[in-house]
Amino acid sequence: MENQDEKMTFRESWSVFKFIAHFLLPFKKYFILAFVFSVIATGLASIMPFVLSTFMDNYLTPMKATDAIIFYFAALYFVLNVINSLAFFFKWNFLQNGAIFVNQRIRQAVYRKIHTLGMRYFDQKPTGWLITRITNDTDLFNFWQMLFNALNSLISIVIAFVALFFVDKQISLIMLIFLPILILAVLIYQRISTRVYKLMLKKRSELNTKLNEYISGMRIIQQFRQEKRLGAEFEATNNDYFRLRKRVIQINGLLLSPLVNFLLAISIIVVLAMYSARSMHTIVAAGLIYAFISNVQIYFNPISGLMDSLSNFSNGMVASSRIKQIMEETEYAPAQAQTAEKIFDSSVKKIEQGKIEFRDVSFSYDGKNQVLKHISFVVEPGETLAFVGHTGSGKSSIINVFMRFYEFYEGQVLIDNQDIRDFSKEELRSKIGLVLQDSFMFVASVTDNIKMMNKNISDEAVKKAAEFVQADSFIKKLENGYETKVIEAGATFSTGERQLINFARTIVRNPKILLLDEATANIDTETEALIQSGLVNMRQNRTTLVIAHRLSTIKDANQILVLDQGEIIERGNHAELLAQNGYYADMYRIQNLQKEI
Ligand SMILES: Nc1ncnc2c1ncn2[C@@H]1O[C@H](COP(=O)(O)OP(=O)(O)OP(=O)(O)O)[C@@H](O)[C@H]1O
Repeated sequence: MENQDEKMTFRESWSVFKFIAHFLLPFKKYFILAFVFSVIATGLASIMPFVLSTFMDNYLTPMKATDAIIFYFAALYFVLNVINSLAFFFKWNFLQNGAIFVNQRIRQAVYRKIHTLGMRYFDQKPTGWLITRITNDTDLFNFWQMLFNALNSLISIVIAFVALFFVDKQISLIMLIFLPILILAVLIYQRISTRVYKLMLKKRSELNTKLNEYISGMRIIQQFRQEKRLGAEFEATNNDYFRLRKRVIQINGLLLSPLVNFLLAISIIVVLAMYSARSMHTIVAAGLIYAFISNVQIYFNPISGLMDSLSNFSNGMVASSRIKQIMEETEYAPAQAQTAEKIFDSSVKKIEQGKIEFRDVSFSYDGKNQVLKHISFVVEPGETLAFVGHTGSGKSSIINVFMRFYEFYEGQVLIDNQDIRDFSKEELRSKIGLVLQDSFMFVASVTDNIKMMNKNISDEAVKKAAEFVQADSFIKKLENGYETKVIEAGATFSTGERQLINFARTIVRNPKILLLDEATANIDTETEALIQSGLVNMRQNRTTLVIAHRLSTIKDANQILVLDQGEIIERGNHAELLAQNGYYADMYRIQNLQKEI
């Protein structure tokens, strides 16, 4: 959305152009071939009227057309037509292929780039905005066609003018007068249409952002009966979009063809008037007038194409500059040591024990508000540490920092006494299992959701993992067992079932460290019991950090840290904290009271 209404400076345009060239150049072969075929097609279109005019003036009018001559001209016209059609086909084919290759490449590049960006970037950008960039903007990035059309139009004008000049120098020079008028029309059109078009693109992006929000937040919308209000909001944006589209259509309808056709009609009148004036003194061949007027049409026709490509050109520049912005974004995911090529390389750090240490870690999401303040703790291999505290006290932020979703700038995070940044991303992801409150499921079978498309994991291992976390009993009861298809984000599974599948997904990778965000949602007692025993199994021999919402589930934790506004205010095991009779003891009493009620 940014920059959309601003005018690009020449320097900006030039740098955007260089950025585009980087994507176009690998496919220049298509461009050149399309151009060659286009010149052939236009050249032939320009010559064909002369074949007819020669026939008309030299044979038809003087009544010299024999069967052989008719056949010869018919055959010649036919062959030229076939070649012209073939050239047109090849031009179109090379052009379209080149365009889709370029689009595919840029879309891939943007998608890859997005994966390198950190959570801070995604916190700021609405999903719909990003989707618009990857889908619509990469389509608008059709510079290929714009450039081609512009060049092609210019060549057509030149070829047609040469043909006119060849027929009649004097009248062709008069035709030149129309050129500045046409250029002026092009410029006026471009000015008006670009402004409206940009507004239309902005509305489309807004529409996508809103749609994305509505669909992902449908549950809340229905729960709070927001359908009417949001419906009206969506309608208003949609209506704005509709009005702007209509205006674009009106401007194109009014200015594109009618203006060019109007000038074409005037020029034909001028041509006919001049030939009429000449016919007073000398004989004017009708065929020649036909050939001349045909070429006048070829001379004018590309102008509307040129107008179109020029307006698309500036829209393409805006879209490209937004894509360029994404490609140049530096809000990267936190850096990790690179994965070494060789597994036996001794410099590649491995997580062996699973000891975790935070040394005086402070952290902020936005560089202003400190969300974690001087956090220090050590978790020995195989031990469990639980975080408790108010909502917003910083529990999830510790997990975010440890998972390297966000970069921290103060203190040290260590695994097995090594700085966390010294491990490769792959090592961290494979040795740390993260189980969030509500796990996302993909459109695939239950087995594939547990494997997460990792082909190295066997079906046998999937089953074992599911049995281990107590997920097996409910999966077996599904219509197609492990092969049951999961639809849209696992909407047909209960929260508890999704969590059990998530446990299996985590455990099948046999992580050394577990990060658990305990579910707060109400789960039926039977599933709850399954989840609790699944959790006990998972925690065996694994270092575990758990965000606890129900204190009853962490009584056996080796350490419990109580957080308040990003600070550790109490620490100890369950018995020690109760003995301290502080915040934790209060929380425990309240929760017990609630249970009794
Ligand atoms: N992505 C983010 N960008 C900016 N601020 C954030 C972000 N995520 C969380 N915060 C802020 O950081 C603070 C700590 O949030 P955090 O999610 O760590 O709390 P929590 O203890 O896990 O809460 P809960 O129990 O509700 O999950 C809160 O004030 C929250 O508003």
